[in-house]
Amino acid sequence: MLKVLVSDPISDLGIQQLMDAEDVVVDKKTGLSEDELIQIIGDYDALLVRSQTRVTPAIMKAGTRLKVVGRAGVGVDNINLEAATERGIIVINAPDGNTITTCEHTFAMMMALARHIPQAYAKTINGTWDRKTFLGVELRNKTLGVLGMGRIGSEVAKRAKAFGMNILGYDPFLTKERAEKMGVTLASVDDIIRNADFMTVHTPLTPETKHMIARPQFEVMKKGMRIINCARGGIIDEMALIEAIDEGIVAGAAFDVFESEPPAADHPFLSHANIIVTPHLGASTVEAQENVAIDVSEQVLHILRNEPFKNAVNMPPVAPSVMNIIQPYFKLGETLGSFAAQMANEAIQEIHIDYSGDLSEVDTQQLTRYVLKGILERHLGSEANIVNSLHLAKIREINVVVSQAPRTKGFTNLITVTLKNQHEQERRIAGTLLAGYGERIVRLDHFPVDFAPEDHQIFISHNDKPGIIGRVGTLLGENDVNIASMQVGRKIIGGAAIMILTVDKEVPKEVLQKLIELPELNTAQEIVLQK
Ligand SMILES: NC(=O)C1=CN([C@@H]2O[C@H](COP(=O)(O)OP(=O)(O)OC[C@H]3O[C@@H](n4cnc5c(N)ncnc54)[C@H](O)[C@@H]3O)[C@@H](O)[C@H]2O)C=CC1
Ligand SMILES: O=C(O)C(=O)COP(=O)(O)O
Repeated sequence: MLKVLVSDPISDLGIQQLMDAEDVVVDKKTGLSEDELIQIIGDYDALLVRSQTRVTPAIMKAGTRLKVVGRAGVGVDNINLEAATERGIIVINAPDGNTITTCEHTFAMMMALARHIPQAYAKTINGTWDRKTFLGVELRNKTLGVLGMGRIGSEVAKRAKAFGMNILGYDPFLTKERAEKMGVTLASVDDIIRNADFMTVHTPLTPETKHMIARPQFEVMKKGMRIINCARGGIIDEMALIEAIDEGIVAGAAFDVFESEPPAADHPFLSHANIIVTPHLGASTVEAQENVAIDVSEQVLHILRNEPFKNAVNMPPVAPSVMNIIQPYFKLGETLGSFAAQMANEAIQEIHIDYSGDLSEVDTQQLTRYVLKGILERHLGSEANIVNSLHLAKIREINVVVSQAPRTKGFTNLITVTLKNQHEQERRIAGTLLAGYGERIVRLDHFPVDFAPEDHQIFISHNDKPGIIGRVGTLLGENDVNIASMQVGRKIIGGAAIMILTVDKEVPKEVLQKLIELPELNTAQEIVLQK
């Protein structure tokens, strides 16, 4: 049974499909401390979180069965991605489900800020009818600066246009053309700081965005600006903001997020007349919570069932058009890697992967991960997977060289894997995917061959002499090893040759030893593949 732990409040309706799955057990245990999580995480294959659970390296270490951490939302700053990648744990998020909800919350905050709604409400319910203090401002004809024009920032800009605002947008990925299409003026951070009446941030928190609005920016800021942060605490320096409000530079601020959550009881934002706050409610609507939980549950199920999945955060995204081309080769890539690693007896120093034909013009990085997984699994077992295979090769100082060439020596597609050891000795294997026939191995070292990889093979190198094939067949027969198929490869008559025998079951070590002792036979090794 696959076990999933849900450690933050996540919509029941959204995770229904996980709960309905016959091969999955879902446990909901929210509000656990790190120690409590460490105690139990070893039982689970998947962990589902929102922003409260901090998924630390220690939790990942204790999660010996953990294959995936699913974030029902966008931000993954509560998940240690480095530790996840090192341990081969896939981290996925649900990036689309809460965009509109968070955008609407940003707008609610902007309007509440412009019209002092929370402050006016508090006074009114306390019995004071105060119509003088809360003189607001209109949004119409004001300039809104949007820092971060991704999913949420773009939706905010769209709505701001309907309010008659002029929009300045900044995002390292925003082009002039796209900005124009959205009716946004492409601007720099400096333009926004000097010219906006309202400014809203919608970036992730990264070393680059941390405190991107701090004392130096406040010093040159347009007087009277109002600032909204519904993205991440820390993008705007909280203490510098307080100073800027007190100095009359900033007119007010609306924050949904804090540098540390929840903020301390004496946090200056909580008692400042010009700052309004909500407790990280950006994504908290019925609709968004259902959306993100459905999205993340779907992908977690795919991962647990070894099916293709999307939205992995610790692997680069692959465009669907590219995925369609490379996905059929994943199994072949892994098989070639595994076969090659078993051919190589010594420590591998360099891995060359050559993609040709159909695979020569697409981004094959995802496929390379499968080849490397196949190679590294030989010594690392299940520790190696497609999330960490590149990383594992790197920390073992294995040089991975990938090349692509349209030439295919007659095949429509070809993957060639060459392993080099420290003495520059090479082992090589090439395989192709043949329409109607599936995977075929077409080259071993410098011998052309043609066979379908199966669970058990015996790979023999010998001298091309009459009678040797018969002797091998007899010996295996006498030892109850049934031969399903046989391939022989040689370059010249009487020269070095190879034999690939597909057999029905595991070959006992002593039988391999007897094979090696046959005259004219140089090596015999079993190649085991997981088909
Ligand atoms: N308050 C809440 O409950 C919620 C907060 N969020 C947060 O909102 C933020 C935005 O989310 P999405 O729009 O979905 O993400 P997104 O990934 O679609 O957009 C983020 C944008 O920020 C841009 N960016 C990165 N570095 C930048 C920089 N130095 N300057 C300007 N732009 C930069 C990126 O290029 C990207 O376009 C994230 O931090 C996310 O965690 C998201 C949902 C709910
Ligand atoms: O999706 C995000 O990035 C959020 O910040 C939402 O956080 P939450 O799931 O509400 O804890």
